Amino acid sequence: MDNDIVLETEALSKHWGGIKALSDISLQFRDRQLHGVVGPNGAGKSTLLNILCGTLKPTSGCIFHKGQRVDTLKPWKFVRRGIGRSFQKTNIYPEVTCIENCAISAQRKFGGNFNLFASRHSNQMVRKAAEQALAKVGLEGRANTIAAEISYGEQRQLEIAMVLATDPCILLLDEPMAGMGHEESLRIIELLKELKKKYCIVLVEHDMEAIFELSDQLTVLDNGRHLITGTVDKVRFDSRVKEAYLGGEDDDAEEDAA
Ligand SMILES: Nc1ncnc2c1ncn2[C@@H]1O[C@H](COP(=O)(O)OP(=O)(O)OP(=O)(O)O)[C@@H](O)[C@H]1O
Repeated sequence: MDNDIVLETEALSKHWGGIKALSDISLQFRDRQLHGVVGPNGAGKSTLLNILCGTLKPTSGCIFHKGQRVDTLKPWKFVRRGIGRSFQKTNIYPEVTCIENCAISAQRKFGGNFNLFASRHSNQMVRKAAEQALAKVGLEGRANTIAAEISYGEQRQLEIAMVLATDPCILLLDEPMAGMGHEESLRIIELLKELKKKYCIVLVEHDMEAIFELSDQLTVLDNGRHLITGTVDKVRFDSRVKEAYLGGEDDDAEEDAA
């Protein structure tokens, strides 16, 4: 077995009635690699992430984490196994501080009683994980700032910190650069370059410049189907990929120009 493979899907499908959000998707995600997932709107990218983190059950097919089948497990067991996920829309708790946001996340991994705020400061593990997560994304200076008061870009960084606070080995990131300005995107790109040295990252992102720069492997989905997986150079010049994105417009334009 290839020991670098930490997460694997086998013939994964998700159907809602007649809608085939995913059909027969078999992918392998490797440790310390960033695996980009792209595709036109409705291609099935978010559905894939939702299944990989256990919040959505596949209609058929399997997921293996480090060789063990996990798709039948409850979502919280995915978190316990180190499979962490961020969301397309900012998912922070705006009314509490940044460190408290991370502590709430860490609690999901390290457990504890349900009286979260009373137990927070006495829970060394949670506190340490929260501090370390904030430091990893460069927000340690914002620990005691209310989350609603930091910039939008910082809120997206905080969201990544909240995933890191669960002590993951796999990061599933859904459009972490959505809605960001150029400078803010660059900050996230640099952050992800650092993080991929330590984690397996599955990144869904519409910012193609970012995805090309970051991806070790790149998968293109189209209409729920797997189109291609390979290096950025292999994928970006593939004619099927151009077709999926441009629907043949490129060829027409070339013909018009001729
Ligand atoms: N809960 C649901 N019930 C029914 N259909 C759904 C549901 N969630 C997603 N779909 C459909 O499944 C397909 C894939 O959706 P998904 O959100 O995974 O695509 P996506 O690639 O993430 O799109 P986008 O880039 O626009 O976010 C779409 O046709 C969508 O309408």
